[in-house]
Amino acid sequence: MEQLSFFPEAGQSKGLPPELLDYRPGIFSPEQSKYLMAKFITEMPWQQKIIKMYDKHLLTPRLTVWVGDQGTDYTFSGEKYDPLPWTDELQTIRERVQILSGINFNSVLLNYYRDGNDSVAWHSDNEDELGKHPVVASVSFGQVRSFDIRNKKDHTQKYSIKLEDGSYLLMKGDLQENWEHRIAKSTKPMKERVNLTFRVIKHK
Ligand SMILES: O=C(O)CCC(=O)C(=O)O
Ligand SMILES: [Fe+2]
Repeated sequence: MEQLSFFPEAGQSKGLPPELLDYRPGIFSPEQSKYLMAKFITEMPWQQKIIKMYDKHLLTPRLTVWVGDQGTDYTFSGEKYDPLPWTDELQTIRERVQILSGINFNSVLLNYYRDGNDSVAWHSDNEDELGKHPVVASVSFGQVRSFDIRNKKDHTQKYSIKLEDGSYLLMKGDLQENWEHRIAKSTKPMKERVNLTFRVIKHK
């Protein structure tokens, strides 16, 4: 892969709280992004998980895969995920994200949004396995989607970032404690998007 290239001036970071978010578009070129997204879509064993919401069992409105080092099993909405091994591509992206963030991530959740009907509802990544003040690095490929953030106590405090093809977003500080985020459904036609959220699972 070619050298890292950053275009911070092209970003939408203006106005975003720098203690919570670090957005960098173009960490992968359009060609690299296209190749990586197609490879993930065709080769990963995507699953549609069932989540418990109140008394109901619902299918997650997107497909997911959990990848990580040994021992990084993860319980999410009452469901246990066992990690699959790293692929060469995921390992390469992990290394790049580690250089940018200075953090050694041991796992990654892959999300596949097939169209505008796929989404992730308001949530925080605050599972016990992530410890206090988790740092999560998110890499996006394909369709640009809006990533919304709102303060848990004051919903008028909110931001929206368009996560571009080949971009990187670091979520840090108290973002997972005091804020929630989502990818809303869209009524506009949307193409495929793959997002990777790198995490540090604390070993028990
Ligand atoms: O798709 C995204 O950009 C966000 C995904 C997300 O919030 C998550 O995996 O926890
Ligand atoms: Fe999240």
